[in-house]
Amino acid sequence: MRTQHRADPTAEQHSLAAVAAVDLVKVYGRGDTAVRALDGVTVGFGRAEFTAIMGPSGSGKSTLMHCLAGLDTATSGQAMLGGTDLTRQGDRVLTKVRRERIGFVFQSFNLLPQLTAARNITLPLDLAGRRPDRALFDHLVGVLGLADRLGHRPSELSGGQQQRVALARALVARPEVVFADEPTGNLDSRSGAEVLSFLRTSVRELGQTVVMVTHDPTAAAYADRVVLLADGRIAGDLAQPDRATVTEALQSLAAPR
Ligand SMILES: Nc1ncnc2c1ncn2[C@@H]1O[C@H](COP(=O)(O)OP(=O)(O)OP(=O)(O)O)[C@@H](O)[C@H]1O
Repeated sequence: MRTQHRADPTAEQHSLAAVAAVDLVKVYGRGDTAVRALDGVTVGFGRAEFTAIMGPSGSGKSTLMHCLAGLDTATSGQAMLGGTDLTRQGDRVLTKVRRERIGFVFQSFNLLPQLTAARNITLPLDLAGRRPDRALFDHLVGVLGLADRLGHRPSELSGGQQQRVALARALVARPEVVFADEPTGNLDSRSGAEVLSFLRTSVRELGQTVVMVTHDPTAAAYADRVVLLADGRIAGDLAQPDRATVTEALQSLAAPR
């Protein structure tokens, strides 16, 4: 069987990880209405590894990703990006970290409608006052089949093309990690497969670290690893996941305990 359960990563592995949560807790609200969205999550995501985060609705997937990306503040614990603990940084530093060290791909593409595809791709670099690496830009545009779409605005592009622009935008700054939140959620299966194949290739060929939240076992099977969440805790860790194993693991989490 190809699947194996991993032991909890050690502290040493965390310091080697591109991204890590250490005893991360996130409580929304207070008193009787408080929700413990993350209940002491410790997990590391290795460099040049493609990890899918899965789990039932409300299990804390988005909260974990948002805390690790500096989009939300944890209640306690550490959210490490390389050697930086994001829980100790103020808004100004977090904005810079998000712009310069993290690439984002969202379900809803999140492109700026008034900008061309080319300007959307280079926007984070423009904001950071950095010049795009021309060779990487050309490589990404070529691989993603966007060369003849660079002058188009998002409204003139299909959903799949818009998501490919978002992928180029996420990767062109050579971020330490790409966080993808349901990147295929708004796409047909063919466009979705193109997006996932591209992410897979970027891990293999560019050494990109990718962390993706998904509900879809087919999407998760493109990853090197699936981390399962349930009730705000780590509930499983699958290496080299295939669709059937992922489906089975999700069903066992959803079953009444
Ligand atoms: N801003 C918020 N205020 C209060 N509770 C919240 C907030 N955001 C999330 N929660 C709660 O935290 C828990 C985890 O939510 P989260 O969105 O991280 O789960 P998820 O696994 O991403 O769910 P889904 O698969 O449905 O997107 C849920 O119980 C949710 O209702």
